[in-house]
Amino acid sequence: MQLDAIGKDKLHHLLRAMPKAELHIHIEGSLEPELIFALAQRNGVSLSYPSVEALRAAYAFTDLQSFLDIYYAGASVLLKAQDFEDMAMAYFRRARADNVVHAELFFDPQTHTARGVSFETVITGLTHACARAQAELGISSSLIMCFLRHLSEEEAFATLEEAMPFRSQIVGVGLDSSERGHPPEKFARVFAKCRELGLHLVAHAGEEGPPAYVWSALDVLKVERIDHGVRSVEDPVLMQRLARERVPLTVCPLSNVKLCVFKTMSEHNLATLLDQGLAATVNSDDPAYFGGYMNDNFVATFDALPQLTARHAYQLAANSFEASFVDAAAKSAWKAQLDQVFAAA
Ligand code: HPA
Ligand SMILES: [Zn+2]
Repeated sequence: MQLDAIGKDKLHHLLRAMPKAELHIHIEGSLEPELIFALAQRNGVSLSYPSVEALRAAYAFTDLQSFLDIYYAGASVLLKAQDFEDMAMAYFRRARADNVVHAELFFDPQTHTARGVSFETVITGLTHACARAQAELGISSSLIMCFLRHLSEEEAFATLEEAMPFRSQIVGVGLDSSERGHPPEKFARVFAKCRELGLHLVAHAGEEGPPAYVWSALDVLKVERIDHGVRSVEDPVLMQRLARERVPLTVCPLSNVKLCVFKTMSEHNLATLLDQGLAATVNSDDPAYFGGYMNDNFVATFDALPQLTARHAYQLAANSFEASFVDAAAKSAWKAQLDQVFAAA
């Protein structure tokens, strides 16, 4: 099959229909304004926005921090296990519609424990949703606990301690929140401890922060995947290493444009990353805030970057399975499904 010659309509069909894994989704970032208002009412939480429309109108971000301020405020309506379950089920239904067959969900326990919501409440709700996603929607999933990098390493250690009774419910740990001024090496010891515990390791790096943060995420934290990593293109030696070692990058195109990492989608470097041999994937990051779920990200990126063809679409889906934290049998089953969809095109 000549994948580079496939026309636009068929390409759109393939982008939507192909099975894919989502590896970079903050579950708190899937909280749609309508659900924020419904949960606020259910829980008697008062919001500083008068309506769904007013809240949505505030989603005009200038950088990562301007987004995080609103994102943490939105999460304040989550109080009970049922709230976390409802939030995650709403995400899984959207993911199913986009032919996501596997999702690895980030969650931010410190955003909730700081408000007096217990770790157990958070993990109970999310774990229930993951079980229901498999039973009701056929989506497999796992949970990655993120440490907030604007807080101290000591606080990260305390969070890890709280997580220990639920170790079996967590596949790995990540690092998110305000990147600039909070380099990966700030968390060297807590990541070393997580590594000893057999947890998978990932970290946000090179979203707003410099390539040096990608180097230290790899060499100091010893992460297996880089979340975002788009600023790696500024460092050719780093690019060679990422390509040689096939380090997965979980790229989030709509997020990058909304947070002004790129001025427009046509300036996005996804095609460069792929063409230089990096194991890039496409993900939604915080879909309720950035204007779209998985397929919206794929379609917006391919529409803006004409050099991306069906060959890249196939590569992105294959990369998402290869980069996931599942066993080889699951990876090859999804890869076979992917091959089927492309063979039928
Ligand atoms: O894109 C992000 N970057 C850093 N922290 C985050 N927390 C939610 N989304 C993000
Ligand atoms: Zn993110």
